[in-house]
Amino acid sequence: MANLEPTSSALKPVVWSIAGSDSGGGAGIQADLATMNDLACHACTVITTLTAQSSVAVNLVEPVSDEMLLAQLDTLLQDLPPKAIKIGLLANQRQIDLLSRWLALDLPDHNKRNGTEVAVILDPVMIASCGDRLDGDDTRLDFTPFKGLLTLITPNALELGELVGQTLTDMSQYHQAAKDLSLSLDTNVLAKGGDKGPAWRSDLAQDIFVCTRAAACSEIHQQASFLLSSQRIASNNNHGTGCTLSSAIASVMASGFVLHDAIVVAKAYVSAGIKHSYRVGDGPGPLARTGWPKELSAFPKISSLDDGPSLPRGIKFKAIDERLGLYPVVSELSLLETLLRAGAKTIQLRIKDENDPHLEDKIAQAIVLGRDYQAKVFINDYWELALKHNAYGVHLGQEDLYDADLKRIADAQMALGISSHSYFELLLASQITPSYIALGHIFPTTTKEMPSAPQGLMKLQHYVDLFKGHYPLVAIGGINASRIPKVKTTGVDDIAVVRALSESEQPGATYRALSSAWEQANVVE
Ligand SMILES: Cc1ncc(COP(=O)(O)OP(=O)(O)O)c(N)n1
Ligand SMILES: Cc1ncsc1CCOP(=O)(O)O
Ligand SMILES: [Mg+2]
Repeated sequence: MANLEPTSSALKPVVWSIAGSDSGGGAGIQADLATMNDLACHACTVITTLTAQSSVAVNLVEPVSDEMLLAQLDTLLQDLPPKAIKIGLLANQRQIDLLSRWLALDLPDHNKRNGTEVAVILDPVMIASCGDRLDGDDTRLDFTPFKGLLTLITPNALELGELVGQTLTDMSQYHQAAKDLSLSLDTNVLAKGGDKGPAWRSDLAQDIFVCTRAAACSEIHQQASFLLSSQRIASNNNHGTGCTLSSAIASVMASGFVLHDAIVVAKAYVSAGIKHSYRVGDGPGPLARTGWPKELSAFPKISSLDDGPSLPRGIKFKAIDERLGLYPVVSELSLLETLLRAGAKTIQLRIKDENDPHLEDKIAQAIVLGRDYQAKVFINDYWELALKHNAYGVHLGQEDLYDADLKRIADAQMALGISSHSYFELLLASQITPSYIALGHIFPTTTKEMPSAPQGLMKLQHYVDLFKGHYPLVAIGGINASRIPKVKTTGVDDIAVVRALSESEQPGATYRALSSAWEQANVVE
């Protein structure tokens, strides 16, 4: 065989759709292929079932043979192993048993040999949008063989009711059922509310996300339930909505994003798809394919469904009316003063030793120095001391937000910067309307142990595309002189650095050099 050079398309993440064919082209395998390709993945298909289907009826459902199902799985695994798998229609119990056994034995064996991990998203399809059943009429399918094998299951209200054997009439029952399902299948659950129509909220399409465990994600956003609310779009064109959502989640995870991000991006993708949907037959039409979502208004609002403190909305923090510039984050007062003397106009005091006997003194002095040099001094973590000494601003991490009195900070006219490590955290941060949002860590760092993986420039670019102009955006983590040009091309407003200055023998001179490199680098390379 010819030794082919890799092409750029060879770098596309491979995503599989294990699902049924919809001859009408709006749902199933056809919707999945369109979605995965639209989201810059390479789609492979494992067809479980043929359906003779249009936008108004399902006239015949014919499962493929066991041999054909397994042959497709094994053939693909040899040459086109997946980064993520979406599972849709399984026509009978036999298919569930075969596939779950394959997921339990063959896939892990492959993953172990190749050092890979595969996200598996199950959309438990039971009924087509025209109302006809797809999974056989007699006995209900038992999905328990998938216990422990899934990353996420995405039932709609009707499917969730069937899976837990209850009729679900209100949100609290719905949440409880999602938690029960999560426990019984040992997986994360996205319980979709769109098919409830306006019964719950006429203006919103609301889903419940029960997270039990997610890789590379901060602890506070695990073992938690969230309500994800999007504007309900008045349209009957909902054919293939669930297929599109689950295949979008698989595609976004295959592209390296954490589960929480895949869910919010996929939800925005579906909203845009419904907004631009079209009609072809007499029944509900299919969704449009509108590419990677870049409109902030398409993304859901996130709120917590757990007891305990929640994040306030609608308070406004001081708006920063000029660029932050190169933003040093320092732990020593002497370095802070050196950098102010070198011209830093924004700087942060970040002392991680809370038992430092001179903590309050240092904070007070940093704030006075800021005033002397007419610079914006942010205090990391210690919001009460920052308030007491009237600092320009406070920087808080996502977990810090729940302990801080954000209203007092806003009332004191102080600026607030918030850390973020994902789309999900960016959305949470933006709901608080802070003065700036930090995006990190972009490159590997030794300054701090991080639960998340380095974001890299591709993700930074996506975040900037979505949030630029809404908030000042600051990239942080592993940024040094050699990385400045690439970071600048993303269009991020400014950068924050720790070691690039703290490890320099001449931090004042290094500050000036880095600052002018940042100002002079081109946004477009
Ligand atoms: C500008 C900037 N970005 C991010 C951080 C990190 O803040 P946080 O997540 O609270 O972590 P700690 O710094 O407290 O360890 C920051 N300090 N500054
Ligand atoms: C505090 C913090 N938050 C995200 S990355 C980071 C440390 C960045 O340090 P460095 O610039 O030395 O990589
Ligand atoms: Mg902090």
